[in-house]
Amino acid sequence: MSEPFVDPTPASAGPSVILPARPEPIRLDPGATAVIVVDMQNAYASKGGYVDEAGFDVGPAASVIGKITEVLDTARMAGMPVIFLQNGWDADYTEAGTPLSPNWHKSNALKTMRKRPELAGRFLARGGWDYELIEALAPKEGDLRVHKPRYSAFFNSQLDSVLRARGIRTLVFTGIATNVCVESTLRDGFHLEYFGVLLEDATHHLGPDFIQQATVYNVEKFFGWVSTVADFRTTVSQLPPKE
Ligand SMILES: NC(=O)N/C=C\C(=O)O
Repeated sequence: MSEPFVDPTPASAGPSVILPARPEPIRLDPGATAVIVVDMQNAYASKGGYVDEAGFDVGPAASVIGKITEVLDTARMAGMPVIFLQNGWDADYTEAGTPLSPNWHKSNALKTMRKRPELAGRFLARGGWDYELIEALAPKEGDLRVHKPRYSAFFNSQLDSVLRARGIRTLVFTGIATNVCVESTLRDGFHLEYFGVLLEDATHHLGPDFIQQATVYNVEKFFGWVSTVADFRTTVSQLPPKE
């Protein structure tokens, strides 16, 4: 028999809501839930950024910007922390690794810059335009930013400490790319005992459309819960606004 809903924080007595989700609803406690915005940087969502220059279609990324804005406005009203992840490396690319790192070989940003030396130093370097969050999703007061040098935000970053220091148990995922940094972080969160919720229409993939469906399937079946922006907004806006 399936549970009526999953409860990540059974001991908490404060106001909470039950988010409709697949494979079952999940209780969201605003004090123990954070919204994670994955890599909404010029690199991944703007023309002339890394993904565009590397030959991926960046156009559809725009479709999730408005959806993410809705999620963030709703979360902030309810007092849920918003955490922006930013992918990249230092300006000298020391953090990107060496030929002894798989990242050096697999990163399409590094590969594109090696292939086209006129682009050297342009992609995902802290301090540069490509690394910056897109203007439409500029962080607001109280939001947090976490730098990450690999696809999973749980490696070589402050994310786990930032979450544990705030008692966060549930992570609501938005951003790009569903099948790379979103899925990597949600999976590693699962192994660290975080409850991951994917808002399927607030994430966008890199690659053919079936890959979005593959991640949604993986999350629903194995790693977490899948919900939508409309369900998040309708449910979370029932919480009392934060003073
Ligand atoms: N943010 C991401 O999912 N990034 C995917 C690929 C890359 O950073 O090269």
